[in-house]
Amino acid sequence: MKRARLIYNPTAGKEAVKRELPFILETLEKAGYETSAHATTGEGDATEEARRAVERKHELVVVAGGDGTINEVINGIAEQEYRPKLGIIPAGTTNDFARALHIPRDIKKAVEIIAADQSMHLDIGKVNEQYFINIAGGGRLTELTYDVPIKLKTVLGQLAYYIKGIEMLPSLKPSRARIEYDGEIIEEDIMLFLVSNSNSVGGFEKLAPDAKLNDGYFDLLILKKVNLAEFIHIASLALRGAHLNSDDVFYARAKNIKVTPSEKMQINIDGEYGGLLPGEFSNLKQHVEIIVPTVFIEQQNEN
Ligand SMILES: Nc1ncnc2c1ncn2[C@@H]1O[C@H](COP(=O)(O)OP(=O)(O)OP(=O)(O)O)[C@@H](O)[C@H]1O
Repeated sequence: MKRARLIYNPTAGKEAVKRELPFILETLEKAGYETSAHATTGEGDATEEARRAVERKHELVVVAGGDGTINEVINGIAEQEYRPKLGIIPAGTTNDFARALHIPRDIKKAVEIIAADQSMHLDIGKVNEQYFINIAGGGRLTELTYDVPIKLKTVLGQLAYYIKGIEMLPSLKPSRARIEYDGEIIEEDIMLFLVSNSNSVGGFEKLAPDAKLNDGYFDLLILKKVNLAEFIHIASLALRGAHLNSDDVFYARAKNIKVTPSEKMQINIDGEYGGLLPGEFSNLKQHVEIIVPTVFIEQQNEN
């Protein structure tokens, strides 16, 4: 009999997974899986638990939580030869990855999609020794995501990032960086660079409008040195996906990207601190098999 392992973060979002646990387990059982569950206990636990599921050769790992928990599970399986299929139940504060896959926020609907079992092999990113699903980047601007206090984040969700971002704007400084991408080189004073895997990032759903999740390419976005007024203008363009035509934005599609800053610069991986640059970003094409809704499959095949 096929075995499914549910890995859920009991603290994610508004703790909704706990309430729906009986429904989730029952639906997976009905879909033909012998199902067991593990509640994560803290940072890194989802990675450990995903590794255990790999060792036990579970056919399916269902992750219920936010982007942080999904990222941890991906980090547990990415390096392994045997990689179980993944199902995703979005239950966090930020669910950018699930949004990019058109997986509904409603837990019951998300589980039914998993039971329907249509999957695709999707790309993930790797930088140095860590894996990411949505985005990695650097520059002072990206460092604001972990300056947001957890309490504020829980109460305000995405809005917390914007409030913090606006507070920080006057102190933004450019940094010099050398960026090599698929054999090309750009050296610039930059405000930030982003290496995007999915097209749904921090509420900006049109940031990388052409990003596809199974083509083996990242979208590389670089915001060059700008003043405050120019920055606000570009941010407003980005909200409607009109920023790529701006002279202050550099955009390219690339499989491999190497970033070497002239001064200290942190790496941000899926919204969390991920060590210091230099960094080599590589796209692992169709590396994980993920259960997705029909609408996502149609969309990927269309473009
Ligand atoms: N039992 C636990 N208690 C406290 N923290 C936990 C627990 N289990 C996991 N965590 C941590 O919570 C982090 C964030 O969780 P997750 O991404 O699932 O949801 P979230 O905090 O609601 O939303 P976000 O998507 O904004 O991160 C995880 O990366 C993990 O380190």
